Amino acid sequence: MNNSHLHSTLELLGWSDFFADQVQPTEAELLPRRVASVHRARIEAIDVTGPVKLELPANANTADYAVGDWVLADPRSGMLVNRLDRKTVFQRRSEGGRGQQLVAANIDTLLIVTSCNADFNTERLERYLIMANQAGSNPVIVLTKADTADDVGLFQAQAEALQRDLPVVALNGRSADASSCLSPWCGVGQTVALVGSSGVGKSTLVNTLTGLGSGSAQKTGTVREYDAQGRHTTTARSLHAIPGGGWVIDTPGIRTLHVSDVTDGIDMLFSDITELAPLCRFRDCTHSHEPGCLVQAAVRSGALAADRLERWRSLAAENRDRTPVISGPRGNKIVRKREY
Ligand SMILES: Nc1nc2c(ncn2[C@@H]2O[C@H](COP(=O)(O)OP(=O)(O)OP(=O)(O)O)[C@@H](O)[C@H]2O)c(=O)[nH]1
Ligand SMILES: [Zn+2]
Repeated sequence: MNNSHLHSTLELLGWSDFFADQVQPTEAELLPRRVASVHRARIEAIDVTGPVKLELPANANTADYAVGDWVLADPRSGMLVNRLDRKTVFQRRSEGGRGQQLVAANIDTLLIVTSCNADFNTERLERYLIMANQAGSNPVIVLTKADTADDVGLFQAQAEALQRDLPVVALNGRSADASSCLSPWCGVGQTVALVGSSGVGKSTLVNTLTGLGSGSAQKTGTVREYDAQGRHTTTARSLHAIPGGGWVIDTPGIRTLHVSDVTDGIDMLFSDITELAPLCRFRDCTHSHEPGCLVQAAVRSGALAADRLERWRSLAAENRDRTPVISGPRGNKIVRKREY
């Protein structure tokens, strides 16, 4: 088989050098496949031909795989052999608070959806931004229902102020134009995912993006299916093709927005604050009362909004409280490192 041809077509599915470089010479015979949906007992995958069967080894736990993952499969048996490292990964604290649950992987852009009405909430958007930053995906704020708002510019300006260089798009999710508004992030091989509260128009947008139309049976949000015992299982997220060449993952799994173990994500959101911190007189400055505090100086000069500093403070504190610490060999506290 001509490998270079195989790889150029795989790029349509989001394959890139990042993944190709991980394939060992001994694995050259194996076939790359992308995980399209994860169920309790099986995983659906796609390759350039469309849906393909993926057999799981007897000891495999489907919870170790996420929609968007790249895996290598045996060409004869279709058996999953190896999962490739992830470029980006979304996880959430699982019910009961123990361990992390995978939500989706290898998402290039997170579309954070809110509407131009009472749903618009700075603090909630900040939590989504932290999540995107932490996962390594580029966030984009999507303001839906722009057709119903009197002053879209007001929402737009508030959203843009949340993070440096944050793209903000206002649109009507029911109009076909919405696809062209989002096309910069939905090109060939690009993967996007949508998050946002119920009712903001995520399903509408997925339908518009995928060209399925609002009358279609395609209902994202809560995809349910029955397992063999007839129990309700929320299977959630799957990968849908966008006609322009990209992929969209609907992610109803992202609901609770506790911040925990997301220091990098917070630092990126509040880069205006975190960049000043090293310039404060004291290395452990809390930016509240210390002399020589550049952050407080920025508030005084009007360069930094006082309520923004307050939100940074409370999010950072919540993150500290919720981040698990493991005791090191000599009782040193070790903050758990990010694992992909
Ligand atoms: N006017 C207008 N209505 C919209 C727009 N986007 C969505 N809607 C409407 O808002 C309602 C909710 O949209 P959904 O797409 O179901 O919202 P959702 O975010 O998927 O909600 P969940 O499935 O509960 O998560 C529907 O009646 C849509 O037709 C928009 O841009 N403009
Ligand atoms: Zn300071």
